[in-house]
Amino acid sequence: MEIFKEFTFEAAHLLPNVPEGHKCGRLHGHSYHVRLYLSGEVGEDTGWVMDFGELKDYFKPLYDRLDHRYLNEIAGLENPTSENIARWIWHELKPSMPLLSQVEIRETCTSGCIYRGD
Ligand SMILES: Nc1nc2c(c(=O)[nH]1)N=C([C@H](O)[C@H](O)COP(=O)(O)OP(=O)(O)OP(=O)(O)O)CN2
Ligand SMILES: [Zn+2]
Repeated sequence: MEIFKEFTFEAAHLLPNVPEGHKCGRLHGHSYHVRLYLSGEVGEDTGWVMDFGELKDYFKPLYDRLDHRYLNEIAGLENPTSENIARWIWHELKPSMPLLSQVEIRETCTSGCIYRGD
């Protein structure tokens, strides 16, 4: 069974490695949508893979580091593309959340990425 929970955080960024004149080289912000997916067995008694509330607790420290921040200032996010944010979240969470199977990021209504680990 695969479950997911979605979070939203607001943050500013710029992409330092884009060509001269690229719009993403300018400071701008997004309402980022993050979806965390967990794969596992459904507990016989609980009827769930993991309590959504527990999942939220796991993400809370990362949320606090991301929400209303300038992402480029966060160690490991100096080039905060969707791909790098997804990888960063994965590496931050996976050790304490072994059931993590996918991290999905949407930075606009039409753009995003999915990361399933190395
Ligand atoms: N592969 C990636 N490409 C781009 C990223 C990224 O993280 N990974 N990021 C950006 C910009 O940060 C930008 O915020 C998003 O770009 P874009 O989808 O082009 O944004 P628009 O609002 O212009 O989208 P439309 O829906 O097409 O208007 C750029 N590329
Ligand atoms: Zn952007």
